[in-house]
Amino acid sequence: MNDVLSSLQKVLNERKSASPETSYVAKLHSKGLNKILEKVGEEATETIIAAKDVQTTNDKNDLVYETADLWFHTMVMLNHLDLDVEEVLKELERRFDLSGLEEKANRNK
Ligand SMILES: N=c1c2ncn([C@@H]3O[C@H](COP(=O)(O)OP(=O)(O)OP(=O)(O)O)[C@@H](O)[C@H]3O)c2ncn1[C@@H]1O[C@H](COP(=O)(O)O)[C@@H](O)[C@H]1O
Repeated sequence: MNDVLSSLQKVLNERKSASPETSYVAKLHSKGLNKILEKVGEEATETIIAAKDVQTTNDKNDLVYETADLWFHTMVMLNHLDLDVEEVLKELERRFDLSGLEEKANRNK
């Protein structure tokens, strides 16, 4: 797994049982799934707005920042439901492997 995602995943696992007073992640868990989903929705909207803004400003910094917020909150959502980012990466890898096989099959037609 990617080093940054792997290290962040470890911290998120630890923060699940941390104090909501000292940890933003623990605070989200203590507020529950609906609050986490609200944040995912909010960050998804902010990401879409930042992507649209690239067309007029040509500045991609906000889009990178908002996408990081979205990925982060999505990881908290998965963690809240006892899943982690590795499951998603495995699924992407599976699809990638499948598409590789399809490509080969098409080439041999
Ligand atoms: N990657 C992040 C990260 N990205 C974004 N955020 C937080 O996500 C929030 C972004 O949402 P908003 O801008 O809406 O902020 P807000 O107004 O404070 O949020 P709400 O009150 O609306 O819920 C900010 O508070 C950011 O600080 C993050 N908070 C933590 N991390 C990572 O998670 C680790 C654990 O964090 P703690 O749980 O705080 O120790 C940290 O070491 C970081 O690596």
